[in-house]
Amino acid sequence: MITFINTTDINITEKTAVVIGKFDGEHRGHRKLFRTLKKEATERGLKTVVFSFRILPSNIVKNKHTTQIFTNVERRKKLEELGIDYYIEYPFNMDIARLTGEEFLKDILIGKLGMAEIVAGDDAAFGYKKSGNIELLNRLSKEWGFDVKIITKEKDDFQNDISSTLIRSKLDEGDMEEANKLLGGVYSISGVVEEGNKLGVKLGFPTLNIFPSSEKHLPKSGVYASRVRIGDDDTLYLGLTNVGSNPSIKDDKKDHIARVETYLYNFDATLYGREIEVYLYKYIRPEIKFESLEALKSQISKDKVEVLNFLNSHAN
Ligand SMILES: Cc1cc2nc3c(=O)[nH]c(=O)nc-3n(C[C@H](O)[C@H](O)[C@H](O)COP(=O)(O)O)c2cc1C
Ligand SMILES: Nc1ncnc2c1ncn2[C@@H]1O[C@H](COP(=O)(O)OP(=O)(O)OP(=O)(O)O)[C@@H](O)[C@H]1O
Repeated sequence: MITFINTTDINITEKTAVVIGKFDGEHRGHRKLFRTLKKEATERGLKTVVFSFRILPSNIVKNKHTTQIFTNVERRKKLEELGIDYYIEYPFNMDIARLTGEEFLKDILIGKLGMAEIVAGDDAAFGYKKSGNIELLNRLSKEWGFDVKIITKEKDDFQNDISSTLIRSKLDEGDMEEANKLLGGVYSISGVVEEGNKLGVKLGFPTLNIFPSSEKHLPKSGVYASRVRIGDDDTLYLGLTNVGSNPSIKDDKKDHIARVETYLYNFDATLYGREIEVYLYKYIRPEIKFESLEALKSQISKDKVEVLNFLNSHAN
């Protein structure tokens, strides 16, 4: 996969089939779109392009602070596995936001990406104030000579369109089963293992701490059944994960910073500096401010049994 990250300096000379969007979460709907993209490209001898933005456009246009289900780094890794030819993470600012749908098509998609076909969901909207839509695509396709392929959107069991927004709301509720169902995969958080307060060992529950970047959309704080990948290894270790800020412990250095810490069953090794990926399967309970370390320890012992039972009865 050839990538263009945060640059407008792009000149693809081959003819391409293109999809555009933020593709946050790479959910089942996005993957339906990618399958169509690859099929169309193969049939017509085109290269595939996923055109995305560096940040969520609505954060600039609507001044929002929406965080991402998967960070850009996490998303790139997932796209690598799908066999896309070109991946673009275009910069986004008000100048780009002001391009009309027509300008965006002409200057960027056709001008820079060599677009011969666009594949989109049936609600396609792009350019200033969503001036680009299916009607415009159909009109200009005849004039400018590109093809348009529109697909119906993938729905959930209640006939709602699957969307990044819907999945974020499931994460906020701690509904991992539904979030994972909509994703068509398991939500995960990756990061490098860092030192904590070293209190975990004293408690009898040594943990792997990661401190996700502020762009990451974390689920509801609390305790989760998890599995953990270490580096690129295929093995998944069983885990008990707390997402939150450890309100029972006073930590002057990293107070109030969201952290993800995981106790691994049957694993004993120091992993500081190693990259891990923590997959979350089920929310067990909220994070609690305990009055004593003994009370915290006793609760984690109960969590340990409950989570192990769950993991043993639920496959990956
Ligand atoms: C399964 C699990 C559940 C936890 N639940 C809570 C909790 O409810 N409230 C809390 O303040 N801390 C909770 N913690 C965080 C502990 O306070 C933390 O593991 C301990 O302070 C060790 O931190 P350290 O790795 O920085 O040494 C939990 C940790 C784990 C592994
Ligand atoms: N459920 C879906 N089924 C098929 N295609 C989809 C689905 N959701 C989005 N798409 C398509 O994927 C492309 C990128 O969509 P984008 O990531 O911007 O939307 P989204 O997942 O609906 O996110 P948001 O909740 O932010 O609107 C668009 O062409 C869109 O039509």
